[in-house]
Amino acid sequence: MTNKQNLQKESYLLKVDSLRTAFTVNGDFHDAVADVSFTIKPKQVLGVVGESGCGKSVMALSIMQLLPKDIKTKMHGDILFNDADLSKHTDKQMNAIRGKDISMIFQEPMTSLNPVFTIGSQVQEVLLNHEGLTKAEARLRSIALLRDVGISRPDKIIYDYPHQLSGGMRQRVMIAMAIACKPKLLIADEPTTALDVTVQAQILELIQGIQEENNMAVLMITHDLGVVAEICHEVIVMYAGKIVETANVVELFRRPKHPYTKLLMSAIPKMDEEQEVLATIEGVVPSIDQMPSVGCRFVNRCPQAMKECAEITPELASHDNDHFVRCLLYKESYPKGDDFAHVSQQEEAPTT
Ligand SMILES: Nc1ncnc2c1ncn2[C@@H]1O[C@H](COP(=O)(O)OP(=O)(O)OP(=O)(O)O)[C@@H](O)[C@H]1O
Repeated sequence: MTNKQNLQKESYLLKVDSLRTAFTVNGDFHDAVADVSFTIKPKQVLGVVGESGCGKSVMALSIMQLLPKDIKTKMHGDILFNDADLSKHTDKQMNAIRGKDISMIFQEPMTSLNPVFTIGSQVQEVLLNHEGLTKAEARLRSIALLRDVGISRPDKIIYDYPHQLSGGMRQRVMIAMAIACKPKLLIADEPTTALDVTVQAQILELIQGIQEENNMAVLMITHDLGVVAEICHEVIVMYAGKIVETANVVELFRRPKHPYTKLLMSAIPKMDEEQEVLATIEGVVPSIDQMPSVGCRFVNRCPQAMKECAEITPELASHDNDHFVRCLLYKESYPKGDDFAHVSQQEEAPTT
């Protein structure tokens, strides 16, 4: 391998380039993910944030090559993991990678756990499939793994079935299975959403601890910017299948640019304010067959929308070092976003 190839390989672990994933609705293909590009470096925690229906899960399933088989799908773009293009891999090649080099955990652990097998046999199966251990070794390792993820009495729990455990414990088991082979990348799709608040915090802390200990990269999918602030290094904000803003976490929180990001931030509950009702963003994400074909996809909900926003499709453009935003407020030919205060003052959405 040449020096240049070596350098390129070291600079990212996963490189998603121009990913487009479409599903058929009433016989026609419609994009659920449109032209998404990003990289994850080794050990990096990349947050993907956006409301329900923005394409976060479809993007993750595209990376894992786990798109539903019962519906016609189309996928374009490159998904380079360690320089191999996953989009060109066969099922057999992907089976060797999933659970070993890339693992995924879901919001609902029962989607991964099989109700008819014991916890022990399911954790052991991952180790038997990928690590070539004997059954006795796999049993011991699975007990150690369950202990590592904070399950007490793991030597007893291995004989339990998933339904006998609480939601938080099932999530811990799923994390144990996901990290069993020390993957380089963990994709976590809303791993705490279904849990109550105290358990959410524990599971986040667990993922963060494992990430640091194992030097693992994490793609953290969430609709919760609080989660992003807690554990992510870089952030992608998605809206209606597209990346609308991306920056490192400090920059994004200090200087959010896209009106959608600003509204998401205004919906974060503040510790020092009594909020009886959580702020929500008015309106809904358009369904994939209702996306406007030109213009900004956020136009109908945007408090700063201009006439041009329905006519010109904005590009994802760079502003201030590695801060990218897809919004005409920041287009060269328009006044810079920060100079647009007169528009934002007149039309800014309520922030509570
Ligand atoms: N199997 C499918 N067939 C048709 N459309 C689909 C399918 N799966 C997802 N979609 C559509 O793709 C879009 C993106 O969905 P996706 O699940 O990726 O959103 P999300 O941001 O992950 O939301 P959530 O947080 O609710 O999972 C949505 O409009 C959704 O309805």
